[in-house]
Amino acid sequence: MSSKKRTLDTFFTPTSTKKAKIEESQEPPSNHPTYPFPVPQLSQSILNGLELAPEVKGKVINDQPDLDLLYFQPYIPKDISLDLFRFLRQSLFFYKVQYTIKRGSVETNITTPRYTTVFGVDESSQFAPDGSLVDSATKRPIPKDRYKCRPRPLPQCLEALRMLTEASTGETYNFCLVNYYASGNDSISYHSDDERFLGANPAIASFSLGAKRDFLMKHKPPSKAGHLNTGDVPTLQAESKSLKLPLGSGDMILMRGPTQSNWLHSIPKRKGADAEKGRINITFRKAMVKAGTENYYTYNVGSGGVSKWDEAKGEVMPWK
Ligand SMILES: O=C(O)CCC(=O)C(=O)O
Ligand SMILES: [Fe+2]
Repeated sequence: MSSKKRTLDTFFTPTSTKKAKIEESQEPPSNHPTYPFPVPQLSQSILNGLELAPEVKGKVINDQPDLDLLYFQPYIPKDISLDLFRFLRQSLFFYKVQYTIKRGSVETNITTPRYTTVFGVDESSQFAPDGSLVDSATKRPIPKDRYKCRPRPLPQCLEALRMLTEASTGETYNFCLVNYYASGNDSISYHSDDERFLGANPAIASFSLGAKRDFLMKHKPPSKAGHLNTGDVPTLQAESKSLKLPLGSGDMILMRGPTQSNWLHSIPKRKGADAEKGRINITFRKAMVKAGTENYYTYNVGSGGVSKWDEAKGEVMPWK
């Protein structure tokens, strides 16, 4: 320990780690007519760091009924994952999506309790090298009214991660959804990603960057029909224990096989240690049909304004 007296100054002068500038790439940013602003490319140091990924072999978790997970703890080396977290928070455009749900005759307004953004298009279309959308089968430009939304290609920074993920999971993905949890107050409630447009037994790769958050999983309640058939036999739900995975920065969890059709997952609100810090979640998925594209843009971009990280304020703010 140095005997040098700690003055008030040393407390208030930002340390180099705290305000370290995010290294910039020399390469031109990714841009597209559907982007509100261009997205910088990953710096060479992050790209170099990603070459070390996956840091460990994934651990299979399939010791419960209908569960098949591959858990990389971590996938991205911790220090690189924090650089990537700061880079993405600073570089991407985010949305606070509002929508209404109807239960019977009652309409409820919902504000998504986190920021979201999405890139990609389903298997029926693809982006040509010039950024335009073409039909996957004919390679001809798609009719202008094929989609109600305006699909966006993945920027280079997410494309690099998608390619790594494909190589280490043996699956292919055409969508990238991003969640930004600004604090422990942001959350996602219990759900499963078993939409029809993903096809049967979808593989979903899910990355955590930044603050540590618990990922909870529980088996879906057995269907009524199943209940009648099994009589007094204990239900699956009773047999399966719920899971709590403490996702740290750089971790990746692949959910596959029967997982989505039988299990629910959530990120509950949290208090304490990491509750003031932000977290980014990135999921890679594969949507088979047009309905998937429209659903993902409706619920992750919506029709409201764009928001962007404001470094001076230290929060995501409406962008104009
Ligand atoms: O943030 C997470 O880890 C989970 C996100 C999630 O389940 C989803 O976007 O469907
Ligand atoms: Fe999910």
